[in-house]
Amino acid sequence: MVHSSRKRNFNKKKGHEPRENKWKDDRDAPGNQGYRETVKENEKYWTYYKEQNVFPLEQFDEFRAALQRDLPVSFRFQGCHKDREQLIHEMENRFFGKIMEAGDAAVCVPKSLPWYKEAYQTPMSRTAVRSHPILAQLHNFLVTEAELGNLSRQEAVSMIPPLLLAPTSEHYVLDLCAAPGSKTTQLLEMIHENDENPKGMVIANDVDMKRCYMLIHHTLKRFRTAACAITCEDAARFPKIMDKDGGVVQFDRVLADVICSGDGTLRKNPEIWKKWTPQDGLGLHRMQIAIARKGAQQLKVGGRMVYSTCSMNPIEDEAVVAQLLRDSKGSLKLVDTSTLLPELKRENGVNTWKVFDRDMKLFENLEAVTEDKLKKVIVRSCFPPTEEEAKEMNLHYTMRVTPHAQDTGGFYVALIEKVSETNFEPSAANGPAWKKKKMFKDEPFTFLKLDDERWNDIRSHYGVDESFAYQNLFSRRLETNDANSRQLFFANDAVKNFVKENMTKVSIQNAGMKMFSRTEGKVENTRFRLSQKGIRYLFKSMNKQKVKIGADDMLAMLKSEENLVPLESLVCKTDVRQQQNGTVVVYCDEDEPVCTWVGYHTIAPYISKEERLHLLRMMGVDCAEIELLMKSKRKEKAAQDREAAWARKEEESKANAQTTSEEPKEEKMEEQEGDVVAPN
Ligand SMILES: C[S@@+](CC[C@H](N)C(=O)[O-])C[C@H]1O[C@@H](n2cnc3c(N)ncnc32)[C@H](O)[C@@H]1O
Repeated sequence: MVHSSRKRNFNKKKGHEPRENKWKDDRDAPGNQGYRETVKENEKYWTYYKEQNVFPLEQFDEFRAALQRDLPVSFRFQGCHKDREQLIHEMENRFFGKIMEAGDAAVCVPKSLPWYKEAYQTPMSRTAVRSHPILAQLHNFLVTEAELGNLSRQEAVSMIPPLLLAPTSEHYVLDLCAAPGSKTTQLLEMIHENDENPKGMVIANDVDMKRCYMLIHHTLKRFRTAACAITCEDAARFPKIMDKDGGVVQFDRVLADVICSGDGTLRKNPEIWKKWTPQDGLGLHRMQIAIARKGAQQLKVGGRMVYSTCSMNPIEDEAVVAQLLRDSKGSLKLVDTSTLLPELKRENGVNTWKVFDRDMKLFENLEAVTEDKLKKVIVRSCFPPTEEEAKEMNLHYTMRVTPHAQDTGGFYVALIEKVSETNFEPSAANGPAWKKKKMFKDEPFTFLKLDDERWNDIRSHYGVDESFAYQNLFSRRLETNDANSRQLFFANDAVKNFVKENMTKVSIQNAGMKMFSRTEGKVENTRFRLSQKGIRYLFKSMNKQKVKIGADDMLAMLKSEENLVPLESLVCKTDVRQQQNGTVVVYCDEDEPVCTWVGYHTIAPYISKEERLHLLRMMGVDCAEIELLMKSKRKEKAAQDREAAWARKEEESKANAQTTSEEPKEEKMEEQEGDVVAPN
């Protein structure tokens, strides 16, 4: 019997992927010892997949064995990062040779994915990292670069949908079920790939408010962009988006990476072994159709949508796509994916499948479903199309990735093109409405007006010329007390228009990025300090408060253990002193400007430790010692966070115990289902 090493299920919701891009959370790492063991068997699951014919039956043993093995770790260097090649080079040069020399089977060199060369896969486990110093160094390197958003940990198969959508910098993209956001980040990278300031945008939506916060804090914190907004809506009822001329905005690309049973994620979510039944897929089928229909409606003619799930179950996959095509009456067609990503091993989608209930009772057709309760979940669209329909639909154009083909999770993807306007009839398919919890009222967005006093202050201090769109700066305050706002954010035109025209009817949680924060100190001459994130958008329009410095000065500043570096010790002191105190941007290379804070006698880089480390790496400095120091600090912090999380949990359970019996039962259940972040 095969077991997995897991301690507890941190209250994961069905169909939710766990937090991604998290190198620090090693709990997920394969080989992690000391946790309660999971039995990796489920007879219903095996029988179900033997019957479905979604891969050749002679591969069944391989399929089963792959699912029972731990999933390798995979990570991806960010597509748009100009340092990408250099980072890959550094990783390969610094670590790969030494890992090979170690010659231990457990110490494996990460291999680039044959179908995505910037992404790597490795069976690196926590135990291996602990016992091999060179792996520990590689791990440190990956942690800091992930922290900065220069690479992200993401399951290999989850990288497929954005690759098939291939958005460009002009595209408007809607990601309907976006949290925790690994695909959102990938989409954002792609629209920034050839343009630092893309005209397009990504609207990332999730119905679950807590998961929207994850999206904001774990994803956008790492990716600096003015081209993204986050909304909290039921995707099946996503409102029409209006443009500034009163027209309806339609999207070039839509991603419907819907909620699913997650039965392709068994290798990383072992709790599924115990509870999986065919009912999991049946229960979500109608909701999945409703989300796919809404996605298709939001698409412009000629636009493309990906429908994807991390389930291999045809009821959640082909059956949903078939119903969408049926409902569209020819306005949607499948794009043949068999020639895309040629190195990716996949199975073609199928035209037939079998419908089982929770107890593995087989139903040949809808008429065989007699029980009232069952009639609600086993609906007509669960059954395969007729032969005639199948000929029109081309379900074989869709793809299913099986775990044993390339040592990944299981996944399904359909690429759909809108060929003419959809005119869906109202349908019973629209699963139940998501019960929205009462949350805080969304904060308003107030954009700066001409002659805003704050802008005059910023413009004269930084010498900003007319190339900068100051009208795209905004605060999250009501207009009446906007003048007191502490922070100013920046959005590109697309996001600005989306926010302005739709903020009263769409629940917009976040837009653009923070650019200025107000300060109350004594040394500065403007109240607004520029953030490192903001430089990308402001640098070229700035004519004051920026100084070109030599590499020695830059190195001295970045390497200094003290945050405040005496100006006297730097060659650039005269040039820096000619600037006003406060934010001064220094640069050796125009592409890597660094925000600093200049006082009367000192200068301090105003960037994170990880950012410093990254810049040093890019300047060719060996950072092994600094990495080690940061690692021990991270460990200390992780221990503190863990304690705080447990204390919070205890408080919560005390509070729950005190909840009165008058509280509606459903509400309580929703609370319990909330995403509890696993303490590190
Ligand atoms: C499979 S996960 C999405 C993973 C995500 N695309 C990524 O790559 O990180 C499904 C997400 O759908 C969300 N969800 C579930 N029902 C939804 C609905 N009706 N509308 C919008 N989002 C929904 C869940 O909260 C969950 O975050």
